[in-house]
Order: sequence, then C-alpha cells, then structure tokens
Amino acid sequence: MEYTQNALAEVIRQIPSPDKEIMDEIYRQWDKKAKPLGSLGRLEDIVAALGGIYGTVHPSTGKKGVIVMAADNGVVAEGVAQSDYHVTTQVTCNMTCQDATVSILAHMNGAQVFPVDIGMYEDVTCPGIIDRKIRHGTANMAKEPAMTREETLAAICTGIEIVAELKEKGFCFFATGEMGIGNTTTSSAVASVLLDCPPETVTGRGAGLSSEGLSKKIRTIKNAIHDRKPDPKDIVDVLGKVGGLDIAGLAGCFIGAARWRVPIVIDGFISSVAALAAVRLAPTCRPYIFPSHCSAEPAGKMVLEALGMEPYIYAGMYLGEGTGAVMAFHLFDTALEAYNKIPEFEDVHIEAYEHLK
Ligand SMILES: Cc1cc2ncn([C@H]3O[C@H](COP(=O)(O)O)[C@@H](O)[C@H]3O)c2cc1C
Ligand SMILES: O=C(O)c1cccnc1
Repeated sequence: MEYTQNALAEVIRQIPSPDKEIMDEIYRQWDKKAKPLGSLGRLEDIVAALGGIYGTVHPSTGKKGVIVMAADNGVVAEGVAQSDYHVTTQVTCNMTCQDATVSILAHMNGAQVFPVDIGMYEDVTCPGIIDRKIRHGTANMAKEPAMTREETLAAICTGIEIVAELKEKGFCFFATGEMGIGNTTTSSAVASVLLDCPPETVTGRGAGLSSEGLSKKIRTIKNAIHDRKPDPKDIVDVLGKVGGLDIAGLAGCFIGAARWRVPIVIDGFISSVAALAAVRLAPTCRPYIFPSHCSAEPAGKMVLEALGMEPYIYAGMYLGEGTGAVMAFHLFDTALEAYNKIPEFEDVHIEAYEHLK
C-alpha cells in the first residue's frame, strides 16, 4: 500500500463490521448449555465476539502470532530511562532464539513471535527479525518532533501490512508487543495528550526508574508537549510529535487486524496507548481488539477505561514485549473449549431444572 493519509483512510473505510447475527446465535447456543445461564461470564462474550469476527458459529483461534514492534527513542538522551538502545537490540535479538520473556511465554501458549525492526537505532543482522526500519530511532522529542508526518504514516501503514502478510501465511489470531527503551516516556506523552491528563498523573517508572529519574521524565514530557504542541484531534500529529515508531506501528496493527478481520490482543501500557490511538483514528476497529492484563504503570487502567475495556488479568505486571497478551491466549482457548465441549441441557437430561434456562 502507499504510505499516505489517503491510503490509510481507504483501509479504515474498508473495515467490516463483525457479524451481529452470528454473535446472537452464539449467545443462543450458550443458553442451551448445561450450566447456569451466563455463568461463564466474559468467556461467553469472547466466543460471541470471535464468532462475529470470523463469521462462524464455530470459531477457533488457529495459528497465533505475536507482533513485536521494536524501535528506539531519541528522548532517551534526556535521561528518562535506565538503559539505552543496546538493550533494545539485545532483547529483540533474544526474541529470535527463545531467550526473551515473551518468547518463553509465547512458546507455552502455542504462539510464534515476530519481532519487527520498525526503527531500531542499530542495524541488526539476527535472522528472524523482520526488517521494516523506517529510521534509526526517532529524534529527541524534547528538542524537535520525534518524527515527520510521513514517517508516522509509514509506521502506521507498516503495521497494517505486517498483519496482512502474516494473515496470508495463515496466522489468524494476534497479540501485540513492543521493545524499545524509552517507550514508556513516549507512551506517557501520548496518553497525556489523548486522555487530556497532566503528565504527572500518567507517568510511571517504566522498566525501573529512580525517583529522581521519574521527576526528570515528567518534566521532559511536560516540556515536550508544551514545545511540540501536538494536536489532540489529529492522532497522526500526536504520534509523530511525541510518540514513537513502535506505538505508531502497533496502532497500524490494530487497524490492520480489523481490516483483515482477525482478533488482536492488547498487551500492557505501550500497547494499550497504541490501541487507543488506533480507535481514535478508526473507531470501527474497536470490536476486533481485546484487552489482556492491566499494566501496573499508573495510566495502565486509565487507558483501558478510555477504550471501554476491562482487563481479564490483574497480575501487577509491567514488562511489555507482549508478555501479558500471550498469557491471555489461554483464556480465549478456554472459552472456545467450553463452548465446543459443554453438552446441552437436553443431552444430559437436566429438564428438571427448566428454570436454569
Ligand atoms: C532488560 C529489559 C527487557 C525488557 N523487555 C521489555 N522491556 C520494557 O521496557 C522498556 C520500556 O521501559 P522504559 O521506558 O523505562 O525504557 C520497553 O522496551 C519495554 O518493552 C524491557 C526493559 C528492559 C530493561
Ligand atoms: O506495561 C507495559 O507495557 C510496560 C511497562 C513498563 C515497562 N515496559 C512495559
């Protein structure tokens, strides 16, 4: 696709609605199951939502992929993170040899990890990293816009393309992840603008920052928003001025998943900020997006609330990479197993309890 505003608008225009009739039919099927009505709670909603997305009353999750957008952030020069681009490189390379946390958790949850170099500072030659580099890290948003509008659109469109390419290869259920030192600073800046909340409310310690570091991080975000003046009504402007290539790329993944009719799961804080940006850009992508866990970053819950989503898992995690999202895969498979295997009332002769239906 062309990496332009018009091409993006066309993809958004083509997002289909989930099939409402199939969703209604799945709820009717649930009501016949030999268990108290509605007693599988949100697991019942998951199956209905998946059925509506896939267009079948017998949904299954199929091949699962974790798309990890890896990019560096110029703002790290301000001392807002505990480490630097070397860690982005190392952890992303580790994803290709099963040494990163997300690789371990993805393996046990039956998913394949796809690290995408959308803007790492270093050029890496690790086989297994998808090279879609737009630039070598962003500029320092404390001094200038993190990236141009063209680069931001390129990152969003790259996310859309990655989903399309993986769907071509048979992947039909996605989790989102990211790797990029400094990306809790950019995510907090974007969250501050999109939620219209002061930086001190939405900013946390990221991968483990001292109290002094946290004050510097908040000051840096405040000044960057003041100086760059991102327009909250123009999401591409916000992502470009105070965001990052990873956040923009993930926003594209959410839009792409909706366009290509596949479910996609949010991970932690960075991923949920990207989901919020995607939904603000394209409200019709919302039904294709599922929450997983609630990040322990201060704005983790706030961003999900702005999306109207309640996380399934509260585990106090703040790791990123897609680790929380892959954990939730198990929940989706559990919901489908229950739907497919629980017998109906009439099969197990529970007519005596007619009132349960
Ligand atoms: C060894 C290591 C592995 C990680 N895996 C994910 N992150 C997480 O921490 C980073 C964001 O935090 P901050 O904004 O404070 O840099 C991201 O790369 C995120 O994925 C990691 C961070 C570290 C240090
Ligand atoms: O919640 C997250 O995604 C997160 C929080 C801190 C550091 N890295 C990721």
